[in-house]
Amino acid sequence: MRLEFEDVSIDIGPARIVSDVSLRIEQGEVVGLVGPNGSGKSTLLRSAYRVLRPVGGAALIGGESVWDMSAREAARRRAIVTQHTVLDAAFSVREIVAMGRTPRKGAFDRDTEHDHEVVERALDDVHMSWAARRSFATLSGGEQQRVLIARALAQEAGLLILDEPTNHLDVRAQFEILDLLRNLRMTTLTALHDLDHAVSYCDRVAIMAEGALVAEGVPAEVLTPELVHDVFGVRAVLDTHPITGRPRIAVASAGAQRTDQY
Ligand SMILES: Nc1ncnc2c1ncn2[C@@H]1O[C@H](COP(=O)(O)OP(=O)(O)OP(=O)(O)O)[C@@H](O)[C@H]1O
Repeated sequence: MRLEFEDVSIDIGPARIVSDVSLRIEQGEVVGLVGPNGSGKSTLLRSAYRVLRPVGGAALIGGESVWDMSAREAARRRAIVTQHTVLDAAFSVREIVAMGRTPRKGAFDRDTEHDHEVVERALDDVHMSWAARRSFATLSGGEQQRVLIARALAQEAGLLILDEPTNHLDVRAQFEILDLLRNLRMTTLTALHDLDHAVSYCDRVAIMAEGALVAEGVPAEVLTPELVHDVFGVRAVLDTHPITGRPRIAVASAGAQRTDQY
């Protein structure tokens, strides 16, 4: 399921928060959305969630504007994992994942065998089957994040949109989430703060600054030291990761120099 932002502009109150952003995420691509705090990443994503209506342009999923389809149809086409998901602590992990089936069912439909299969498969995909009966509230932050991704997978939507999925996770949990996202091979747009995650896990990266898209392309080609300095105000060096052999980016403060003393 393809996602396109066509000349999207978004105002909040009197302020223009996103200006004329055009970006296309092709079927099966994993695209990272990066940019400094307040650059408009979440706001742009909200236009694809069908939460914020652009004042200009449109977010299209499968070639159709999300505002020209029902909320239910939008939920069939794209699944969302946001930063601040508030869930009733009383629900079990399996119940939370089963909520992902809602857009596919009528109000009074009972769960089918297929629903059960999809939920179990989603739990298995994120390696959380062992916790199916646990209360969601008792899980660690990383485990909760995996369950929220499982809920998104249970929607069987063709497109996954995530806002900072590695936030608050320890280093191992971060890699588990990123490996999972890569291995799903779904059309994926994810806001990321860690430039190294964008470089090593994304097919393409889109860089926002002050509400505008300033660059997009293959991460190791686009995230040049000059661009990273201009957009983020830090020094950057791209090289090869000594363990994975993939590109990596090392960053330091703008004034940083090599020194043997600290
Ligand atoms: N409801 C709102 N009312 C007023 N201003 C808002 C609102 N939502 C967002 N903004 C402003 O819009 C700008 C962009 O915010 P947004 O959350 O999209 O940035 P971001 O790139 O996702 O930032 P971060 O990396 O900090 O999550 C910020 O200056 C923010 O203060």
